[in-house]
Amino acid sequence: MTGQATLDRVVATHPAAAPTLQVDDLSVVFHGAAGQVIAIDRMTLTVQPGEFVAIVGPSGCGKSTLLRVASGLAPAHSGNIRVNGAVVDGPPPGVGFMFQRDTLLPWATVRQNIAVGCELSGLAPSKHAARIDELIDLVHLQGFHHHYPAALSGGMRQRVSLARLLAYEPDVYLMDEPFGALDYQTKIVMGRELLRIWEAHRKSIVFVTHDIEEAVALADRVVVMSPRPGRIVAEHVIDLPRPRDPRTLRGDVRFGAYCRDIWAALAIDER
Ligand SMILES: Nc1ncnc2c1ncn2[C@@H]1O[C@H](COP(=O)(O)OP(=O)(O)OP(=O)(O)O)[C@@H](O)[C@H]1O
Repeated sequence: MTGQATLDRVVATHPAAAPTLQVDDLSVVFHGAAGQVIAIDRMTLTVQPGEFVAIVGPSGCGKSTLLRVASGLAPAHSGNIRVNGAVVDGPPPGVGFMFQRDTLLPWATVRQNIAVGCELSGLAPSKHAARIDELIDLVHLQGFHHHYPAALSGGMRQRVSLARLLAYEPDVYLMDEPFGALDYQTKIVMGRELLRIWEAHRKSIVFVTHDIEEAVALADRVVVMSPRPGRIVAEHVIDLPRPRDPRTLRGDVRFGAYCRDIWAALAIDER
């Protein structure tokens, strides 16, 4: 499939809604010992309320940089990112993160870690205990309330991270390979859990992954980036029915076709 044919498949979604996240002609340039590095080159992307967007692309194409700019941790060289209409120029309200490695407080229990999210959300302290109970049930960690992170498996720690993120109640979730360090089986289970929770709450998610199957199984739309400097070379709307179960989707003929198309799009600039 040609690059143009792939781009021709782009279908706009939810055109009438005000975007949660708007990336406008964004370029990001780093100046290091090796000279100037253009990490992102004039990227434009819109994420609508409640939309689940996955971003795939070769290593070093600027995926994490995009999330860092969206979170106010790195500056734009030109262009900008807006969250709920406001240009990001520092950590914006309403944005939550989850990374490949959990960032739990090692000296705090599961409950205490989730409480951090409750505090950030501004929830009244008198309501924390009930909310934490609810979230622990939601991520299926009943019985582990008073465990410390060191006593949990990688998948369980990521469940706590997810619960903490949910406690914060952001409008947009920036997820940078959140299940990338997990074994295959746990990764599939976590994807299913994320979908179950997202389908109940419908917040916007930007989900970076190297795993094309994971992107297709989870997202409404998969954005494909070029090798550095990162540009968008294709967008694929994933028109698979919801609710989805990532365990069974892999046998679906359309699922396989989406994966093949995205593989082809990724190869555009690699020939
Ligand atoms: N602080 C920095 N200083 C200099 N160069 C940087 C900095 N941060 C990122 N880069 C460069 O910018 C480019 C994009 O990096 P980034 O981490 O965003 O890529 P990525 O797509 O997330 O990669 P991966 O998939 O391997 O995680 C890379 O070439 C990287 O070396």
